[in-house]
Parts: sequence; C-alpha cells; structure tokens
Amino acid sequence: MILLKNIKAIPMIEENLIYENVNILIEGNRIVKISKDKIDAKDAYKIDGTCKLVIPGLINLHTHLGMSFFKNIADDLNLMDWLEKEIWPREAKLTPEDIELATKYSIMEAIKSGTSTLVDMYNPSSLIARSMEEMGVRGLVSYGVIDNEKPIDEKIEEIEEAFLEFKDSDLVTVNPGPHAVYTVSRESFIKLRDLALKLNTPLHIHLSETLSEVQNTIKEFSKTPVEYLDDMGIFNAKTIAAHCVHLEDKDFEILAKRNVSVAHNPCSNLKLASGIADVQKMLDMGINVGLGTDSSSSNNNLDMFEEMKFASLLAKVKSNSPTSLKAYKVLEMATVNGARAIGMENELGKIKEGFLADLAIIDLSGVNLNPLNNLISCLVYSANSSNVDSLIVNGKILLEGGKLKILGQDTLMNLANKRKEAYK
Ligand SMILES: CSC[C@H]1O[C@@H](n2cnc3c(O)ncnc32)[C@H](O)[C@@H]1O
Ligand SMILES: [Zn+2]
Repeated sequence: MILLKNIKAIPMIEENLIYENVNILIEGNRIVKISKDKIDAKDAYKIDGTCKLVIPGLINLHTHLGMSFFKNIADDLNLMDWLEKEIWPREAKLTPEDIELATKYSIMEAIKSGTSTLVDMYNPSSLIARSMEEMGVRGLVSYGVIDNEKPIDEKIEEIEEAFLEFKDSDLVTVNPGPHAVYTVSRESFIKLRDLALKLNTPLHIHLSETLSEVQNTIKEFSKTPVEYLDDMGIFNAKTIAAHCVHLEDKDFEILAKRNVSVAHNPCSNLKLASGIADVQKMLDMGINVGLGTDSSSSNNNLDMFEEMKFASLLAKVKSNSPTSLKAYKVLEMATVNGARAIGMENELGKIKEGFLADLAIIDLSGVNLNPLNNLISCLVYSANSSNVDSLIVNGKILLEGGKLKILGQDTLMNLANKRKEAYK
C-alpha cells in the first residue's frame, strides 16, 4: 500500500478540475481511494505531498528505445539520409546485448521524465518486453517489420511467440509494427493486419511522415499512403500511426472514419525537417492524437515535457492562432489520448478510483516553476523532466526523490557510454 498525503492533483477527468489537497491510497496496482479527508492506512508507505503535484504517468506513444547509442551522432539530416546513410548501417551491427542495454538506458531516461507507458517499435520484441518488465514500466512492444531476406512468415511466427510469452503480463503486450509503406510489401502488410486482428492488438506504423513518402506512394500506387493502407484494410486493425505530417483532406477524413490514433512527434518532425503536422485539425475532426518522442537519435531525448511544449507551440504557429492546443489539451494528448490509442482508456491516463496506479509526482519547488500561478500552464510551458520527483507504475515506486529505485543509474550510464563506442 502507498499513501500520497496532502498532495495537489490534476486528475484529467475534466478541464480545470484540480484537487488542491487530497490523499490518494494505492493498494496493489490500483488507486483505491481519493479523499480530502484523512485516510487511515497504518501499514501504507507514505509519500508527503507538500509542495508536490501528482499527474497521470505520461504515455509516450511512439519511440524506438533501442536507439539510445545513436544519440547525437547523426544530426542535421533529413529522414531518408539519416536512416539510409547513418542509422540502418549501424543497426545492422547492433548485438542483442547492446539492444538490451540501449533499451534499458532509454527506459531509465523515460522513467526520470515521468513516463510510465512506452509504445515502442524495435526488435527483438521479447528482449524489449523483458527489459520493460524488469524495469517496471508499462508498454506496447511493436515488433518492427522491414521486408528483407528473412521471410515474413518467420517474422509472424516470432511476433506470435513473443505475444504468447507476455500474454499474461501485467505490464507489456507485444504487437505487429509494419515499419512504413516504403519498407513493407502489400503481402506482408496483409499478413500483419490479419495477425493484429487475430491477436486483438493494435498495429503500429510510420505514416505520411515526409512529403517524399507521399509523392513516391502516389507515383507507385496512384494513392496517398493513407488511402493505400485503407484500401488494403489495414485500419480494420486498431492502428497507431506515427507522424501523419503530410495529409490531404481525404486522408484526414479516412483517419477519422477508421478511428486511427495518431502519434504526434513534434521534435523529431522538426529536427528531420519532415514538416509540421496539423494536430488542431486532427483534433477538430475527432481524431485521437497522442504524443511521442520518436527515438533519442532524432529528438534527441525522451522528455515528454519538451514534447508537450513543442506540440502546443507548433500548433499555434501552424494554425496562426495562439488559442490552438491549449495546455490542458496537450496534457490530455500525453495521458488520456495515449491510453485511448492503446485501448486502455478505462483504466489508464486518469487519476481515478479503480484506475491503474501509474502516477508521476512533480516537485513544485523548482525555480523554473515559480512564481506559480497556474498548475496546468506551469506543467506544459515551464516544466521539464528535472522537475519530476517520483514515478509510480502499476503500484510500484520506480523513482523517488529523483532517484531510481531499480538498477543503478551510474552503472547503466557507464556501460552505455562504453558500448556506444562500437557504433561510432
Ligand atoms: C524496424 S524497427 C523500427 C525502425 O524504424 C526506424 N526509425 C526510427 N525513427 C524513424 C522515423 O522517424 N521514421 C522512420 N523510421 C524510423 C529505426 O531506425 C528502425 O530501423
Ligand atoms: Zn519512429
């Protein structure tokens, strides 16, 4: 049992609802009681909430955890030059041990910035899922498929095996992740769609990220990438589409009609000069949009606070209106909408009795957060990951007082700094 005492909370239940001083009791992996009155829980581990704010754990809807060794080594390139000249040749050399280390490093970075759920796309899925379980975070682990000499049927078998291995996990689910329309054949797409439908998992894909992706797809198939996928019935599976920067009007309509969730990655889209997604239009059309960082190689960190701020500022510029994507809406993207994208909206993304105990605690004493006039605005426009004090995932404390409770931070950092040398 954990008792958060006298804490401020943004429950994400309705706009402007803030609990000024509440007590929150966690039993097992759930929030069982939220009360202004004293809660008697003698045996509970107590966290003093003075000068602290609790929010739902943040949900990073699109990342590639295994890429942390490639941070700051391939900057200032567009997507295809970055992938083809710098990243794919290095990924071809990555050993499973190094992928595990790089993944755990990324998870540590995510935990320290208040992220409790990660939607990843990388391989091998079982190793990534195990790393998430070991470190205690929640995740959807998408097996990234790029067509190559390994037959698609072997990959399907591997995905299914990994899915079954983690079927009873409290924390992680494995699902198919066809990389993009320019790396996956029609045959593979259809098999991966059918697998997602059979396993009842989402499908996770990069979509309409660059103008050249859209132009090439139109040239080859006479359809936009969104139309091409829709015509193949890909969206019959619950789809998480990362980026969606270059959409035509008909694409927005398809995404809305087919209940596709979009993972918006503002920093990566800017850094690779991919473009600015029209998030306000997506939201106005009822499309569910969450937030992702993409990898720490194209971002170059996993700080969801930066992502929230960039998302809001970019939407204002894109629509030429400062009223676009206000702070509460962007916080919704990083919590409630992320939960909806992975089908967990009835138990994740809000601070509510009965919901999973995934909570991030912010230390409000930071100089950057004061003078403090408005908690929601302060979180989105002033805060960063250094203000994260604690993280609870599935009822377990992973970070407290800014310190990791699991795996030594220094050990992971030393190991990662040593091993990254092999990929320079
Ligand atoms: C097959 S595993 C995932 C695959 O995706 C690559 N990747 C990382 N970031 C992006 C991006 O923004 N667009 C497209 N592909 C990306 C990563 O390097 C892996 O090869
Ligand atoms: Zn990506």
